[in-house]
Amino acid sequence: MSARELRGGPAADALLADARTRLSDLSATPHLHVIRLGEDPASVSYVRLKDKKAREIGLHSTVHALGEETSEEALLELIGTLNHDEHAHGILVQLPLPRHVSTEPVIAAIDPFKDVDGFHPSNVGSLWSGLPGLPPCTPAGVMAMLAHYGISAAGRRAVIVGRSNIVGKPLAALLLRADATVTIAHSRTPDLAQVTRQADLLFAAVGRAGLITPEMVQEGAVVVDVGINRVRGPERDRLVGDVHPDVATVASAMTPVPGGVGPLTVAQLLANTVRAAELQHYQRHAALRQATP
Ligand SMILES: Nc1nc(=O)c2c([nH]1)NC[C@@H]1CN(c3ccc(C(=O)N[C@@H](CCC(=O)O)C(=O)O)cc3)C=[N+]21
Repeated sequence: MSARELRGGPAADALLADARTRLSDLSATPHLHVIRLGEDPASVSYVRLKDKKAREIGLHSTVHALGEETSEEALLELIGTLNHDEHAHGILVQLPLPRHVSTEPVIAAIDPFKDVDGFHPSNVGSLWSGLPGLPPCTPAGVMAMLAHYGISAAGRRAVIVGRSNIVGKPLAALLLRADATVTIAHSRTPDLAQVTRQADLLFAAVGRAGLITPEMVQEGAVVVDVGINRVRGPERDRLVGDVHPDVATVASAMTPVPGGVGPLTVAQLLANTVRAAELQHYQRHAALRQATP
């Protein structure tokens, strides 16, 4: 058997088309602010991609490229300014941050209504409680991918390998909401292969090239590869996922890397920016109604 390839491009285009139609109902063009500290090549390239795609669908986009030495205090001050700027609808602080800046207080400082990454504790709580909020981009992008290709999670066994706050844990919340039976496995899980072989839907989000091999996968399973690993090629570095290419002989469907989940992460970020602008629009109207006797 050779797995059907679940390409991210068409699914991302569908997400973006929907976001675009919602733009016309807004009184102002949503404005995304991306903050980057330092010149880490991967961060520079991801931020450039987000900025380019945002402009392509007609959003305003500003990149704040700050020095590696920027203090946590200065970063918090910029976030405070953007929180109060009614023309700034989305705020994203590119991770990882330099070592002298702690991630948690920075994320907590972002107005939850502008937190287009969905990382603020208030959005994390909303996600697990099923309340409205902004979902994290990669897990929401994965769910959009499944929906686009007509793959339902309801009543199926989902196994996620990886327990990060940005992928594994929030993906579990979304799959649970979609009525899957969810298992999260990780580096301390004994006999990982025995666990992953139970999966109808298998998600790899660890960051170890080729970790998932064919004998770890049930015949006919759907395999979603969220890993992005840079490995040395003969000429230049190339991107590979957490799933070994031979898994395609066992799986019924599988996402490629690159060209799989990656494009959906960016599309979901822009969908979240439009959503954030909508939330702020309603929020302002509600405040006006309250202020009117
Ligand atoms: N605050 C924050 N939010 C993020 O969402 C965030 C972050 N920090 N830090 C880094 C990770 C990584 N990330 C990706 C975005 C796009 C692709 C993507 O489009 N990848 C393409 C390939 C791009 C290439 O060739 O480099 C693909 O997989 O086909 C991948 C990874 C967002 N991140």
